[in-house]
Amino acid sequence: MLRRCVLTLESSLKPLLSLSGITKRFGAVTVLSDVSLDLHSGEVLGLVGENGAGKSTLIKVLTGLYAADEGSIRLNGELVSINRPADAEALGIAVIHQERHFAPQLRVYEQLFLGLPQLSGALTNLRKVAREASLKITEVTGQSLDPHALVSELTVAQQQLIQITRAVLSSPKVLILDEPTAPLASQEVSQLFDVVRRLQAQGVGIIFVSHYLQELEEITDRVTVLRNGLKVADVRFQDGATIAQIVELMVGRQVTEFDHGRIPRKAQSNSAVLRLSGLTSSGSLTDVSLTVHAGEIVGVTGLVGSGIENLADAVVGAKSHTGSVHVREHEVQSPAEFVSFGGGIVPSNRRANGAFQRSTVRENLVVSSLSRLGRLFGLTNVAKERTVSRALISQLDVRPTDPEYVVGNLSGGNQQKVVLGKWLASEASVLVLDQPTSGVDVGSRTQIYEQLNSLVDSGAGALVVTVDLEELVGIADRILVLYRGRIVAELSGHDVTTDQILRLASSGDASSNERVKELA
Ligand SMILES: Nc1ncnc2c1ncn2[C@@H]1O[C@H](COP(=O)(O)OP(=O)(O)OP(=O)(O)O)[C@@H](O)[C@H]1O
Repeated sequence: MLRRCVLTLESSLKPLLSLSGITKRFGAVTVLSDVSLDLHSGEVLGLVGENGAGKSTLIKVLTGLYAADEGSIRLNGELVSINRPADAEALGIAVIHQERHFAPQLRVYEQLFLGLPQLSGALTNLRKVAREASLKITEVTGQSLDPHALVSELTVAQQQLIQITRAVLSSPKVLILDEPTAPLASQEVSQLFDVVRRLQAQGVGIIFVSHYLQELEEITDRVTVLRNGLKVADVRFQDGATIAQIVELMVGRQVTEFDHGRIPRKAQSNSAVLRLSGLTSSGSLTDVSLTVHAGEIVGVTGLVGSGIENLADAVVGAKSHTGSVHVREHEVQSPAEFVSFGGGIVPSNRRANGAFQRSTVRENLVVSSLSRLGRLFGLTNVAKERTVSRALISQLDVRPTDPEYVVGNLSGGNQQKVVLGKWLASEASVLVLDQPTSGVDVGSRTQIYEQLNSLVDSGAGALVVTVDLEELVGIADRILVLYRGRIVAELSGHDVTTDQILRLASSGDASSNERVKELA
């Protein structure tokens, strides 16, 4: 009630930030068209839209990475011009991007104060600086971090605390969080929300971009919906808006989230396409054994820190381990072998590992099936590649639909669809997917699940590693839970709940009917 009263009062005041008539074109393509929005001091504004709707572009305009072709920006009523990131910073507009830029060899205090006066000067007292870093992080986030820890050894959630503290050092008026919760497990999301509420109480205006609409219902005061570069609505959950309405506004049609359901499998078989035996990777995985059969989706989850971050890499041979991994009858030692024996990899960090950013959508889609498509001895069959690419673009609803579009210019969610499409085209016999729908919108998620289901129904197997419990319950035939590096539970059947998985992931305490049945 108090929150609503405060907001009503604020709404009657002058907005902190006003975007008016923002239009942005890339060549002939209009990506943002006449978009206007207001943000008030102490308000959390959700920004939603399908993949490619224009959210990141709008943020890049606001933070000086792109120049708008038309429109204006006002801060506290004053017209401002933001031509480069330094302009945005000087005006008090801070952003935390989806991709984190960390130097892994740095310690927490170095990362926090990098380039700032605290660290300059030959006589810098590093113990004092480290203490100051620790105090700052606690003051801003309410949480504590060892200032001497290496950034590379922190969880994503802890790295985010450094980013937020760093952003707050400049006393921002506006803080933009671009999909901050995508890599977080549920208890870390609650911690992040505590930080957001602290900043909100201090009067910071916050723009929160997310595909997770339940989370927006919890944290936002208002939600702005973009569709195809147009602002289509401004709604409030407090005024009765529902998630279903927002989804409909986003996609222009009705979508039931996870409406793929858990369909009965057509072709589950006893033939193993992937077998892990005693997989052990120092400090993260201990004696992990599991089998994926043709025609089934096996899901694995665990809290961040349970070893889940390293599982997919260890399986495909990208992380050193003992124990063995077999794709059908072949033992795998490296990602190249994994692929050559019929495996496909959808990595979690698609920008770094999944897609060739400078190549076209067509080139990315066909790269794993070149010989099948007749590209031999360097000779290409572009016409055939285009036909295959067009079919995949349509199946996965990749936008824009041009096969010759450069992948680096696609929105994040559309890049993810291309990475998945590449393996659909290759007719892989087993897929390992790490956080496959991170950053993917509701409608597209359904399409990805449908494609995965049809690949599996046609005889492939899939190992899906995810911290998204709804996703797991929705798509996996069997669910394995990691706790402190070990698989502690196996669940299957229609009555598995996300609460049950969370209990197992946080306690490791499985009842007799939840214990692992299969020992590979
Ligand atoms: N530099 C660029 N050159 C050409 N087109 C671009 C460029 N940057 C973005 N686009 C296009 O602009 C559109 C909007 O992309 P944007 O990244 O803003 O979407 P988004 O709403 O953030 O999507 P997502 O949820 O997938 O991150 C997309 O069609 C994208 O392909």
